[in-house]
Amino acid sequence: MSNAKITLKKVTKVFEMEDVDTHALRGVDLVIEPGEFVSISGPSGCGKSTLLSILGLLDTATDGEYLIEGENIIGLSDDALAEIRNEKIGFIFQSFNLIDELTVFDNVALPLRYGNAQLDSKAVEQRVNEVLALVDMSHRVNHKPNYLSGGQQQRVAIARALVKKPAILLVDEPTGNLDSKSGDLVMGLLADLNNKGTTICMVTHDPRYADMAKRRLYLLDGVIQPAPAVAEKVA
Ligand SMILES: Nc1ncnc2c1ncn2[C@@H]1O[C@H](COP(=O)(O)OP(=O)(O)OP(=O)(O)O)[C@@H](O)[C@H]1O
Repeated sequence: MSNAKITLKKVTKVFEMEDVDTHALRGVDLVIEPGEFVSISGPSGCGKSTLLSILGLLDTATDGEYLIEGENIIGLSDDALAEIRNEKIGFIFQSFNLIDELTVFDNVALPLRYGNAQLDSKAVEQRVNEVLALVDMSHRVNHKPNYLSGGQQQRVAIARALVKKPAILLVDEPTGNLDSKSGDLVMGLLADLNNKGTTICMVTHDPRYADMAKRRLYLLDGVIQPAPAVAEKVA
């Protein structure tokens, strides 16, 4: 879907509190190649959300480098970061984050109606219908999110995340609010999208789903661990 490459070099994140500094990330080196499906797991507090926030330009690193499609984003203004986030990154959250007052169509169209892209309404309609077909939700285009099951809402959220053809999908516990059947369907959809070329980086606690990623990372105390050694330790 895209030629994006994501590179983190020696990324650290320190949260400075009144009397204590928390070192959430301690020198993370990570390259995500176009088309990869990477999962990140690890115990509570190990830095997963912090890492995803930095990858998603929702937070900035204390130190280190971050390149997205060759562009170094360190030191850019908030406006420039928001522009890159809007153009290059798709988010999928545990809680779907759909807007209840808007129809499925308008929820998915929202990212296309923001930012500098000047798509006419015909082009918006075409792209929205395309992504809704991809997640098999074309039949609910005029419904409001409240009338959909959790799994259906997550599929709509995935369509919204894909609508601008992002360089990477950042996925945070996508099945956390779903029963196991809906969770399996959503994970099947993500695996399918990845097989068609979408780059995915997913945080999950669920080892079954972490294993669906083609590369599995394990974070411990803000450091990425070599996966096989950890697997042996856990076993
Ligand atoms: N805004 C913040 N201010 C201060 N400390 C923070 C902040 N955000 C996170 N931390 C701290 O940074 C460390 C990493 O937190 P993070 O939320 O990234 O962990 P996590 O692996 O996502 O945890 P969980 O699985 O419980 O969601 C923790 O010690 C946490 O308390």
